[in-house]
Amino acid sequence: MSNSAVKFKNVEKKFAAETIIEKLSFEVEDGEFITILGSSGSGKTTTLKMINRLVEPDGGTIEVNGQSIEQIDLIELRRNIGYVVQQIGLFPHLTIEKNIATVPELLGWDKEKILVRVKELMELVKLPYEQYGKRHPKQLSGGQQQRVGVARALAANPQIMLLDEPFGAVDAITRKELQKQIKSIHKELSGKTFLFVTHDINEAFYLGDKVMIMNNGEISQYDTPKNIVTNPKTDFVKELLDTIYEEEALWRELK
Ligand SMILES: Nc1ncnc2c1ncn2[C@@H]1O[C@H](COP(=O)(O)OP(=O)(O)OP(=O)(O)O)[C@@H](O)[C@H]1O
Repeated sequence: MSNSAVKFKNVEKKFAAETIIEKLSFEVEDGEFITILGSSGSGKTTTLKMINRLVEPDGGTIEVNGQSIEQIDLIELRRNIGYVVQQIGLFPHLTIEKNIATVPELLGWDKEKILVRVKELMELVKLPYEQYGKRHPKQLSGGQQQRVGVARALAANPQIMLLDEPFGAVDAITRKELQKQIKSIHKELSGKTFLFVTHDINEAFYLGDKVMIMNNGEISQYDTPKNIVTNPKTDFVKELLDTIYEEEALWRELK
C-alpha cells in the first residue's frame, strides 16, 4: 500500500488557451508538512485547489491516500481535506463556537460531541472556549480570526490540511506567533498532512519538512530546507536564496 497522502502524476492545467501547469508530478508523504513557495502567478493556489477539486485538472492524475480523486465522492473528499485561506471567511453573524461547529453540525453529530470537539479545538489554537466561544468574529483580532479558521478546518478531523497563505494579512510579530502555533499544532496532531502555500521564504523554510519551490507552473526544486540551501538546483532557487542573503547582510550592517 502506498503511504503517500497526495500524489500528482503529469498534471496539467489550462485556463482558456493558456497552459498554467504542465506535467506537474510530486508526492507528499503521510504526516509531512510541505510548504509551497514561488513567485506570484506560478501556480501555487491552482495546485492546492486541484487537490480538493475546486479546480479540475485538464490532464494527468491526482491521488489522495492512494486513490484517484475522481473516484472519491466529492463530499467525502472535502470532508477529509481541511481548507484555510487568507480571507478566512468566518460567518460574521455566528459566534466563534458556531463557526467551528459548522461542519460537525452538517454531519449531524450530537450536541454533546460537538461541544467537546469545539472546546478541544479552541484549546488547541489557544483561544479558550470560556473566553472566546460566545464572541462574534468582529470581536477578535485578525490573527485570532485566522486561528478560528484553522480550528474550523480541523473540526471534522480531516487527514489533510490545505492552507493558502493563511497568515498573509497579519503583522510580522503575530505572523511569527501563528507560525509557531501551526508548527506545534501539526506536531500535536501527529500523522496529519499539511500543504501550506506562502510567498514568504522565511515562513516556507521555517515550517516545511520539505519546501516545494514553483516557478512558471513547474517545480524548480522540492526538497528539505537543508538540502535546498546546501545544494540549490536551479538559477531560480539561487536567486530566491540570494534575496535572503542580501537581507541578512543589510541587517548585519545596521546592527
Ligand atoms: N480562474 C482562473 N481563470 C483564468 N486564469 C486563472 C484562474 N485562476 C488562476 N489563473 C491564472 O493562473 C496562473 C496561476 O495562478 P495561481 O493563483 O495558481 O498562482 P499563485 O502562484 O498562487 O499566485 P499568487 O502567489 O499571486 O497567489 C496565473 O497566471 C493566474 O492569472
